[in-house]
Amino acid sequence: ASVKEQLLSTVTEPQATGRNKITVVGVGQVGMACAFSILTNHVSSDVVLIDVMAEKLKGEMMDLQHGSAFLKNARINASTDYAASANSSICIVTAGARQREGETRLDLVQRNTDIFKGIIPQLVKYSPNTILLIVSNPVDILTYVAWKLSGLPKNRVIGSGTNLDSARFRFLLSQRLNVAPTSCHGWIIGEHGDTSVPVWSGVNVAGVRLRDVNESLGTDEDSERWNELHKQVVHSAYEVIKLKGYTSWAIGLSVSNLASTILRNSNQVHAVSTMVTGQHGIEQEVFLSLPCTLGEGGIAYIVQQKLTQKERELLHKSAVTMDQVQKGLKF
Ligand SMILES: NC(=O)c1ccc[n+]([C@@H]2O[C@H](COP(=O)([O-])OP(=O)(O)OC[C@H]3O[C@@H](n4cnc5c(N)ncnc54)[C@H](O)[C@@H]3O)[C@@H](O)[C@H]2O)c1
Ligand SMILES: O=C1N[C@](c2ccsc2)(c2cccc(Nc3ccc(F)cc3)n2)CC(O)=C1Sc1ccccc1Cl
Repeated sequence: ASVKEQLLSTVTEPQATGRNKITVVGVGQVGMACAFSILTNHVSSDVVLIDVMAEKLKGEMMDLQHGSAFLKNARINASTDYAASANSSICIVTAGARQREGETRLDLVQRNTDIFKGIIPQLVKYSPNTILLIVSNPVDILTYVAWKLSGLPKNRVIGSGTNLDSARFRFLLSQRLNVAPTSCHGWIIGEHGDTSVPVWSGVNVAGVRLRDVNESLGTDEDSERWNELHKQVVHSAYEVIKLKGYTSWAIGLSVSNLASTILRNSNQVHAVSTMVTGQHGIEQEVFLSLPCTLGEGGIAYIVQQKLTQKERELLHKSAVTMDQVQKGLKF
């Protein structure tokens, strides 16, 4: 008998896959920040990395494995073969091409759509019950592309959307008020990035709405220029790119937080990109961020915020633009 057979009396063979397995596709700056945050926050004990760059993939896997003893014995694996992602509860997609000099957004979207054609069907083939969490940009359009390519129900295809935008907004608010970011509440919705929509009526600390304190808050008439906070959310994204060339830690932490809510089935509310057809009078088949409850079935509820006419108009403007881009895509 082998040493193992002499050492271990089998009651039942260990399960091949736990219930908290997460696959991360794309081991670039964002993908590795997601994986590292998930592991160090003990969100999952079973992480699989997938990429097309075989050597980088193996290097990142080995480097994380060497830390396993400090990661509550999490299992870390990697492969260019999607079979390794089988039975993942969540598949996080950060794969994508970077915008080339002078490339239009539509060119980039088509290139990333073509990349998704090789990723999404494979993920669903091996994990038909998975929840897709899309991070690649332009994230709202690529979440739509993932939904179309996957054939999954809309509750199981989620975009990180304005989750990072809202996190940056709450940080900036906390800096201005000298109150902890977890106690500064504010929701940025709509299209991720330059054209996101801050819902000023909801910005509050302990339920005290800043707009009740200063009714011009967020408008151009506001002498304290609180609307600068949202402009700074956009500006800081460009500033980080200028300073370090990419973003990673905040997006990694925010994605890890989303994964934790899903796996714990806690129904916490997060601003994430979801199918918004029918919400706030939107008719197009587009994905935009709204406050959603998340659990192990993905998105359960969408919080029905009271929006101003201006806020609705901004959402509708994004819906029209995205719908036009989506109509120009070749699937
Ligand atoms: N949603 C957000 O808030 C947010 C924030 C930051 C970055 N992003 C986006 O995340 C994406 C990744 O950013 P990054 O800085 O990590 O880029 P990166 O170039 O460092 O990494 C991209 C990775 O994708 C891999 N890849 C390319 N084609 C692939 C394929 N067919 N299959 C598997 N893997 C493939 C590449 O090999 C590379 O490792 C970008 O689209 C970026 O815009 C989104
Ligand atoms: O923090 C970022 N960094 C990125 C980035 C990361 C690596 S290279 C660029 C960024 C920063 C600035 C602009 C920008 N624009 C963009 C638009 C469409 C695309 F398909 C890809 C990128 N993207 C990617 C991205 O989405 C973010 S969040 C972000 C961006 C713009 C405005 C507000 C926010 Cl909260």
